This record gives sequence, C-alpha cells and structure tokens, in this order.
Amino acid sequence: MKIAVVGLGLIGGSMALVLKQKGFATKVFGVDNQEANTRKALELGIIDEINDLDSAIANSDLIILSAPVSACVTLLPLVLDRVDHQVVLDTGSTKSALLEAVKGHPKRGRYIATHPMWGTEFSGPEAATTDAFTGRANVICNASECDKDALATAEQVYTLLGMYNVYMEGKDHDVHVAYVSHISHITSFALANTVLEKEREENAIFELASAGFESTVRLAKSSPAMWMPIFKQNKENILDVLNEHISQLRKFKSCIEKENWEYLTELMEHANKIKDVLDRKE
Ligand SMILES: NC(=O)c1ccc[n+]([C@@H]2O[C@H](COP(=O)([O-])OP(=O)(O)OC[C@H]3O[C@@H](n4cnc5c(N)ncnc54)[C@H](O)[C@@H]3O)[C@@H](O)[C@H]2O)c1
Ligand SMILES: O=C(O)C(=O)C[C@]1(C(=O)O)C=C[C@@H](O)C=C1
Repeated sequence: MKIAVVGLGLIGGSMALVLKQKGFATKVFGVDNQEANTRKALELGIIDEINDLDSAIANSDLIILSAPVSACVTLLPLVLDRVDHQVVLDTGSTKSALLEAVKGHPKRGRYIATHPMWGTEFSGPEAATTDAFTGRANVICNASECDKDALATAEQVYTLLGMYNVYMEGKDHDVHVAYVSHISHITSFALANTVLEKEREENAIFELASAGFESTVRLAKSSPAMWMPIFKQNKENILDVLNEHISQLRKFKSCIEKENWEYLTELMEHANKIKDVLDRKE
C-alpha cells in the first residue's frame, strides 16, 4: 500500500516506521506544514518523498491524518473532497468535532475515526519510534458509518501495529478519554507549575527529584501545540472531570487542615483501589 502521512510527528512518524518495517507500506509520502519536520522525516527514513496535500492524496491508497486535532478538523473535509478509492483515517485524541465536521459528506464512508491509545510526552519526527503501540487499545468510532472495505483496512493497520481494536461512539469516546487521559495531563501541567512556583531553588528540584516526582510530572513535558486544541474540543467533559478533581483536592486539604487523619487514610485507601482496576490488564 502507498501511504500518505499528514503530520509527521510522534504518532504519524511511528505509524509510518512500523508499517514500513512490517512491509505493509511500500511507499510513504509525507506532508507537514513545518518544512523542518518534512526534511527531518525524510532524513530519518520515516517518509520516502515530500509531497503537498493534493499530490499525497493522488499518490496514495491510505491517508493518515496525524496533525493536531484543530488542524485535522480543517484538513479532513478537504481530504474527503479529493478522495476516490482511498481510505482516510485520523489519529486524533478527540473524536466528536471531527465526526461533526464530515457529517453528511458524500465521501463520509471512506473515513475511519481512530485513536491509538499509545503515546509519549515527546513530539516531532525525532520522537517517532518502531518501539510503539504494541499491546494497547485502538479506539474506532462510529464504525457503522464507514464503508466495509475502508473499515477492514483501518482494522488491519492497527492489528499490524500490535494493537487491539475497541469500538464506541465518538461522544462516548470523548467522555472516557477526558477521564483516563486528558485530566492526567492537566494535573501534571498544574503540578509542574506548582513546584516551579514554590521551589525557587531549581537545583533542589534537580538534586532531590526522584521517581515519584518524575513519574507525576512526566506528562507536563508534553506539547502545548498538541494539547491546547484537545482541551478546547473536549471542553465540557474536561470541565466536568476537573470539577470533581478540584473537589477531591479540597477534601485532602480539609483533612490536613482539620487534622482528620482517619478520613485522610480512608481517602487514600479508596484511591488504592485503582491498583485492582489497572492490574486487571496484566
Ligand atoms: N502524543 C500522543 O501521546 C498521542 C497519542 C495518540 C494520539 N495523538 C494524536 O495524534 C495526533 C498527532 O500527535 P503527535 O503526538 O504525533 O503530535 P506531534 O506534535 O509530534 O506531531 C504533529 C505534526 O503535525 C504537524 N502539523 C501541525 N499542523 C499541521 C497542518 N495544518 N498540516 C500538516 N501538518 C501539521 C506538526 O508540524 C507536527 O510535525 C494529534 O491529533 C494527537 O491528538 C497523540
Ligand atoms: O503516555 C503518554 O505520554 C501519553 O500521554 C499517551 C496518551 C495518554 O495515555 O494519555 C496521550 C494522549 C493520547 O491521545 C493517548 C495516549
């Protein structure tokens, strides 16, 4: 298959590398609005040729949109206007806005809304790796609206990446990812700001920070260019979970203020239950 990747960063780059390695992609055409990223992707062997959007669509059988979700909302209808036999999929972290953008489009069936639940805090083509995706879920949304052959191609792509496909409606997807992905990023960004504000001795952070701190602020290293549009598109669900989170923080604060050590212990014991939920994966 000839593949076009639009957005040559961590996700698009990693998909291109793995699909080439597996022999699925015979040629990869790359599109990016940052010239430095297209050049880097070519240099790293992620893509075989730099294209503009029109040539990439004309040259390919499969088009992967892996730009930030704000760019995908603009790009997707333009891409669908130009496709014929091609399959189009996106990898965006939000789905409702994209599905809304192509509602009623005559080529809607060629588009599969997908979300691979794998990533890192790093971005750009240099972050792309073949050591990606394996064992994680890929979400496919509104599958009943897709042409059967296009859906089968998207399923095959993610199976080749070592992922398992799960199916849900776009609106449900956006609620669930607000809980298991988006809120973690907000808390990590806020935690990093808290520590940068309070601890003015940067050397103390450098010297004393160990695994606990590093694991909780890892996500604060993530790209604002990727995350701002996600928070914007998923505003309502994020505000809902953020309200709950703030009330949880208030409970911890109140226990400490009032020296209610018993209730504080109960709050932590309840939190420990997350271990049982996550351990079911092993
Ligand atoms: N990073 C993650 O953990 C992760 C995981 C799953 C899905 N996603 C989603 O996948 C997509 C890509 O994320 P990423 O982590 O690879 O981001 P990234 O920042 O590493 O790469 C995005 C690339 O898109 C390019 N780009 C921006 N606007 C563009 C436009 N208008 N046209 C063409 N290219 C454009 C950027 O220059 C960059 O090279 C996003 O929609 C994101 O929500 C990210
Ligand atoms: O592990 C990370 O660094 C990630 O941020 C990956 C992660 C997440 O788990 O929240 C981030 C965004 C996605 O859309 C999917 C996966």
